[in-house]
Amino acid sequence: MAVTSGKIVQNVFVSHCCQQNRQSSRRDYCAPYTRNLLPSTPGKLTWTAISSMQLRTLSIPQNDFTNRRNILCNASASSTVVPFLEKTYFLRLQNGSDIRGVAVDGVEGEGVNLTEPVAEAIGAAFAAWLADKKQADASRHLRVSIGHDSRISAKLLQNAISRGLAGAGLEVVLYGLASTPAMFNSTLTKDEAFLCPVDGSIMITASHLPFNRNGFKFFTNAGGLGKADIKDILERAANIYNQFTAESLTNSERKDSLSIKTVDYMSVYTSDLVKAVRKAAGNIEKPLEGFHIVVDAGNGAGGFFAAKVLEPLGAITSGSQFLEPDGLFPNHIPNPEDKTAMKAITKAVLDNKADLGIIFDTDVDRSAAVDSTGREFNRNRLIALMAAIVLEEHPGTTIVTDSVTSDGLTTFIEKKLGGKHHRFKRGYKNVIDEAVRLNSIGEESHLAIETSGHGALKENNWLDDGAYLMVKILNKLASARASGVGGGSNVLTGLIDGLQEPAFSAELRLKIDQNHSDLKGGSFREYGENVLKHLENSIGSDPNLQKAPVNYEGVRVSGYGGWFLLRLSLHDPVLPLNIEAPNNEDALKLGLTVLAAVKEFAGLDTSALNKFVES
Ligand SMILES: O=P(O)(O)OC[C@H]1O[C@H](O)[C@H](O)[C@@H](O)[C@@H]1O
Repeated sequence: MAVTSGKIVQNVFVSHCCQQNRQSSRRDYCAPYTRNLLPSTPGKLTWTAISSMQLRTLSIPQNDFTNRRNILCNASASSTVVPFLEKTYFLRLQNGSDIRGVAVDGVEGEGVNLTEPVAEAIGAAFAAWLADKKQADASRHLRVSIGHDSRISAKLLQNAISRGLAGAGLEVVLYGLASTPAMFNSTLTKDEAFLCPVDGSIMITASHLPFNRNGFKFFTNAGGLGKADIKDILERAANIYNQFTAESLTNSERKDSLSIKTVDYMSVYTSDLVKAVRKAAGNIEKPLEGFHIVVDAGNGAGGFFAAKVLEPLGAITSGSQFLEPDGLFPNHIPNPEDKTAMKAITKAVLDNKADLGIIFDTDVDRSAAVDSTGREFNRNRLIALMAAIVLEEHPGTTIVTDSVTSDGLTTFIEKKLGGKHHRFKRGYKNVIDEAVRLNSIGEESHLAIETSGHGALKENNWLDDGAYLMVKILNKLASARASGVGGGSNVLTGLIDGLQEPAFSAELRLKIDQNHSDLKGGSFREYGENVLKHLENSIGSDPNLQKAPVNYEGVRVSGYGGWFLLRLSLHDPVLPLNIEAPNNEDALKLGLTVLAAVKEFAGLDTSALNKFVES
C-alpha cells in the first residue's frame, strides 16, 4: 500500500483540457502541471499530458492574463505553455524553512503545484540568492550540490532545478540518492577531488510526507536556510518564472552548455561516519564485530547505513529491511514517530534476536533505535539516552529540546544526569538555533534534539543528522565493549534507568477549518492564537491547574499529576494537543479542561478530543 494522505484516484488524461473563457475574469485554464510519472530525459523538458485533475480554476485578472503569452489548450507532446503564476502561488510552497509541494498527480484533491518549470525557477532563484550572499563576482563560479531521497518525482525535479542553477552560470554537482545531513556536510567537507566544499547545497525531499509530495531544503556552510531566506527565494522564483517562455525552457543549445557533474559524495560522508566510530573505540578497525544490528530504512534513502557504515565496522546486519529505495513507500511510512514504523523495526529486532535496531526517516535526518528486548529508544527515551551520552562527555551542559517533552525527562536530565533541560519550541531548526544562541551568550549547550527524532550535536557542526545520533549510540556500544563491558544493548538501556514515564501519553491533532465563517476571513494562525489565549484565560482561576512558569510555545499546564500542551502546528492549520498523566482518569480531567475552553470555537474540529473524552 502506498502511503497517502488521501484516496488514490486513477489518472485521467484529456487532450482538450482547456477552455479559455474570454468573457470571464475567473478562468479555467491549464495550470502548468506536468505529468511527472514519465521517465525523464535529462536536460529536456517534456510536457506530454495534463490530467483532468490538474485543471484549476484560478482567479486571474483578465488583463494580467491576456497580457501573457498564449495558453495552448491541446496538451500534447508538442505543446508547451508557460502560464502566468501569481507570487502567492510560489509563497504557498513555503513550509517553514523548507519548500514543499505536490509533485505527483494521483491523490484526490491534491493537484500538482511543484512542476518542472517551477523547480527550474526555484533553482535560478537560489543561484541569485547565493550569489548575493557570497557576494560572488562574475569571475567566480559558485558550486552547488544536489541530492535526493527515494521519491518517484526526484529525478524530474533534480533535472529541473539543475537547469535553473546551471542556466544561471553555476556549477552543479549531482550526488544522486543522498541524505539531507550529507548535503549540508558537503558545504563543510574540504576535498577538491570530490568538488568540495560546495557553496550551497539542495536536498530534494519531503521528509516523511506521502509519496506525492516533494520539496527542497537548502544549505550553505552556515547551516540550513531560515524562513526569511526561503521567502526571498520564492519571491525571486516568481519573477524568474514569469519571464520564462516556452522557447527559453526548451532551448537545447543553452542546455548543452550547462555545467552539470556527478560525484559519489555519499562515500565521503559514510566513511566519515565509520571513522568517527573507529576513533571513539580507540582506533579499532571493527569495533562492532559480533554485534547484530538491523536497520529499517523504510525504503527511503537510509539503506546505506547497513552496508556502508555498520558492515565495515564489523556488525552483522542480516534481517535489515526495506533498504531498497522505493518512493511509493510500500511497507510503512519512513518516520520514527510513526507507530507502525516502530512496530516494524521492533519486530525485526525480536525476530532476528538482534542486539539493536535502527530506523530512519526518508531523508535520514530523523532516527530512533530499539534495544534487544524490543524497548524503543524514541521520543523522550531517545532524548534521555542522547542526553546521558552527551552529559558524560560534557557534565552540566544544557540540553535543548522541543516543547512536547515530558516532565519526567526534565527530572531525569536535571536530577539524575546533573544537566540542564531547556524546553524550547517544536521544530528542529528552532532547537538548533536556540542551542547556538545559548552558546553565543555563554551558556554551554552540546545537544539540540526533538521528540520527532531530529537531533544535532555541537561536535558535529550542529548538523541535524539522524545517522550521527545513531553513531553516538554505536560509539557507546563499541567503547563499552572495548573497555570489557559486555551485554550488548544493555549498556544503552542502563543509561536511561530512572527515566519516569507517564502511564498515559497521547497527541491529538485538532484541525482548524480555514474556510469556516468563524475565521471571518482571517488566517488560521490568528484563529489558533485566539483559541490559545482563551484557553490560557480560562485556566487561570482553577486551583487544580498551574501554567508552566517558563514556556515558549502554546499553553502548557500542569495538573492532576500530569500536564497538557496545546500549541499551533509549525506548518499545518492544526492545534496539536499533548497530554501526559499518571492514569486514564487524570488524563480525562485534563482533556475535559481543554474541551471546556475550546468547544465554543466553531472553526476548530474537536472531534478527536470529543472521542477521547467519550472513550
Ligand atoms: O508542529 P507539527 O505539525 O507537530 O510539526 C513539527 C515538525 O515539523 C517538521 O516536520 C519539522 O521538520 C520538525 O522538526 C517538526 O517537529
